[in-house]
Amino acid sequence: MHDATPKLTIQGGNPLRGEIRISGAKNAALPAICATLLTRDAVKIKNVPLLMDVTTMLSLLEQIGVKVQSDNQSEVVLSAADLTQLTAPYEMVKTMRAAILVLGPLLARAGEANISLPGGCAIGLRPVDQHIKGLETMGAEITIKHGYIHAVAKKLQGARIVMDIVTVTGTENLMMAATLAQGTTIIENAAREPEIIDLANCLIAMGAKIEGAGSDIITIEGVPSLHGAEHKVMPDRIETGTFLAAACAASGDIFLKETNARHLDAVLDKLTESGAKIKSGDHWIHLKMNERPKSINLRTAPYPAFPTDMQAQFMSLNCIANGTAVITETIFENRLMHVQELKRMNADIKVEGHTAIIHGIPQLDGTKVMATDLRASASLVIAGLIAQGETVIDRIYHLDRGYEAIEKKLSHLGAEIQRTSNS
Ligand SMILES: CC(=O)N[C@H]1[C@@H](OP(=O)(O)OP(=O)(O)OC[C@H]2O[C@@H](n3ccc(=O)[nH]c3=O)[C@H](O)[C@@H]2O)O[C@H](CO)[C@@H](O)[C@@H]1O
Ligand SMILES: C=C(OP(=O)(O)O)C(=O)O
Repeated sequence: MHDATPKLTIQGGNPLRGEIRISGAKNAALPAICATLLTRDAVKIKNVPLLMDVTTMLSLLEQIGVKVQSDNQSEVVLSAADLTQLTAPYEMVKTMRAAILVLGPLLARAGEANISLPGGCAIGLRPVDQHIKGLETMGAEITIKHGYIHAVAKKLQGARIVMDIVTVTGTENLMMAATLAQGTTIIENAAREPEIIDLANCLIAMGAKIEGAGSDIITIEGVPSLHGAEHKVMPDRIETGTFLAAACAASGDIFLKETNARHLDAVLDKLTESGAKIKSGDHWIHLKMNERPKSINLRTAPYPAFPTDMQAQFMSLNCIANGTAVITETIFENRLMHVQELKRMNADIKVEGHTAIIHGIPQLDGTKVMATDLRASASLVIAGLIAQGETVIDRIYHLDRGYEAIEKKLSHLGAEIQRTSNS
C-alpha cells in the first residue's frame, strides 16, 4: 500500500564530522512574534528559524490582522496597526500550543482575547491555569466556554503575582501583558530560562520597562504604549544540544557556530561526564568524542537545571553507553514515549513511574519507528544515526515543528539521511 506521509530514512554508522550553523531559537522566536501584537508600529525580528511552528504562528497573526512581510530567509517584519480578529482558533492551537502566547498581548493591547483551550498533548496535560490566574490578578475577567478562554479587561492593572509553579510561557504571557498595564507588576517564582531574557530584551527594545528577567522575580512597570523595534532572536539551545548529543553518541567531531555555550551549562556538563571533549568560545562550541560514551544519570528541572527538552536525546545516547543510567523526568508527566520506540531498536530500558533505567548496549538495531512528539523525534534521529542498518522514522511532522533543515545539517556532517514519501 502506498503511504505518502514524509519519513526520514537513516543508514546508521557514519561518524558526524564538520561545521554547521545553529538556527534561531523556536522557543524565543514564537514569543517575540507574539510581542509584536503589543504595538501599532512595525517590528523587525531577525534570526527567525524556518520551521513549522513559526509558519503556524505567522498565519495566526495574519488572521488576527497583522501584516507579515517575510523575506523567506530569517527576517520578518510584523505590523499590527489594526487588529481585526481577537481570536486564536482551535485549528491553530491544536497544532501549536504556543498559540496561547497571544492571550496576554491581545488582552493588554485590545482589551479582549478569545483563545482556544490548548488541551493536553502527547507529553502531558499542560494546563494553563497559571496564565489565567495571573491575568485575573491583573484585573481581567476570564470565562471558559465552549472550549475557549474568553478574557476581557478595559485596562489591566499592575499586580503582585506569585506563580504556583514555574512556567515558561506562563511567565512570558504575564510579562507581555504587564508591559501595557497601569502600574507595576511583580512576577514571583518566574521562569528563568534564557528565552525569558530574550523576550524581555525584545520588549525593552520596544519601550517596555522590565527588570529582573532571568531571575525568579521580574518587575514590569507598565507604559502607555510600545513602539517599533528590531530584535535578533537568540540561538536555539535545544537544537545545539541535540547536535551535541548526536555527535557524542556518533563518534563525532563537530563545530557549531552562531550558538551560545552559556545557555547550556547543565547539558555540556553531562556531555563532558560521558567522555566528550568540549571547547567553547563566545559564539561557538566544538565537541570531539573518541570513545564509547559513559552512561549519565540525569533529572530534568527548570533552568538552569537539565532541560526537559533534552531528555529524550540523552536517552538515545545512554542506550549505547557503557554502564547503566537513570533518567528522571520531573516537568511533564508523559514524556517517556520515545522509550517504547527505542526498545523496538533493541534498547534495554525499564520505566518505573517517571524514571527510566537504561542499560547501555554496544549498538542499536535499525528498524521502522514512529515519532510521537518533537523531542522524541529527535531522539529517534540520534538512535538511527548510531544504529546498525536502516532506520525509518514515521510521523516526522513532529520534528518539522521545531528543527530547521535537520536532515540537511546532518547530511552536511556526514550522516546518510533522506526524506522520503514512500513506505
Ligand atoms: C513554546 C515553549 O517555550 N515551550 C517550552 C515551554 O513550554 P510551556 O511553557 O508550555 O511549559 P511550562 O513551563 O508552562 O510547563 C512546566 C510545567 O508546568 C505545568 N503548568 C504550566 C502552566 C500552567 O498554567 N499550569 C501548569 O501546571 C505544565 O503542565 C508542566 O508540568 O517550557 C517547557 C518546559 O521547559 C518546554 O518543554 C517547552 O519546549
Ligand atoms: C515541548 C516543546 O514545544 P511546545 O511547548 O511548543 O510543545 C519543545 O520545544 O520541546
